[in-house]
Amino acid sequence: MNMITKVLMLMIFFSFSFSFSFSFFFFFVEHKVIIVGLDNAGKTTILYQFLMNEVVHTSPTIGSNVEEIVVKNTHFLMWDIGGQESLRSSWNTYYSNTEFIILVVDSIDRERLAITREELYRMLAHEDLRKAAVLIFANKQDMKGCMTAAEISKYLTLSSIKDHPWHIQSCCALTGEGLCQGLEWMTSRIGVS
Ligand SMILES: Nc1nc2c(ncn2[C@@H]2O[C@H](COP(=O)(O)OP(=O)(O)OP(=O)(O)O)[C@@H](O)[C@H]2O)c(=O)[nH]1
Ligand SMILES: [Mg+2]
Repeated sequence: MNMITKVLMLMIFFSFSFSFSFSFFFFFVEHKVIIVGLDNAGKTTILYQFLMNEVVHTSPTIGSNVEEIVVKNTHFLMWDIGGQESLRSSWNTYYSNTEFIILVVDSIDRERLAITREELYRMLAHEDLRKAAVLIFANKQDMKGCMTAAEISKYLTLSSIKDHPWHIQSCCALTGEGLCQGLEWMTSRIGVS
């Protein structure tokens, strides 16, 4: 074997092992997601729809639930955090290394949309979430008289958010409608800086 053949074989070997470890890394990398929103918004129902494609019986979350959700080889580690007023001050203990915030809004709960708005902007100003992208689920679209995603978007002045990528998606956690579209937006953001 002459020198050129040896060098060529070495180059092929290294390029194969590099691309293998590269894909290995991306296959196992986990993207941290926090699911937040006021109590009764439907966060836990959404988490278990993602996991099992079914509606589970829920009770108010004290603390959090965590599950791994895999979408088209993308691994998300999703933290569903209790939304009761007394628990909101501890949301920030979950923020470090978060890549995605899923904010769940109860679209029938007009009275408390102002509180959701306050919580949203408090999160966006937090240093640990400065790189996070935000998916807003306008949940409970099956309820008569609910707000549309456009109304919620306007009230939350989402168009003014320039320093975080965001997307609003209407959904119904009971039927699962709209949830896949939300996940697709998240996977489409991966690798985009
Ligand atoms: N009609 C309707 N009800 C829903 C929908 N999603 C969730 N619910 C109901 O809303 C209630 C609260 O749902 P959860 O998922 O427990 O709410 P949560 O946001 O986790 O609440 P906390 O854990 O207290 O923060 C439950 O009775 C759900 O069945 C929906 O899309 N439509
Ligand atoms: Mg819950």
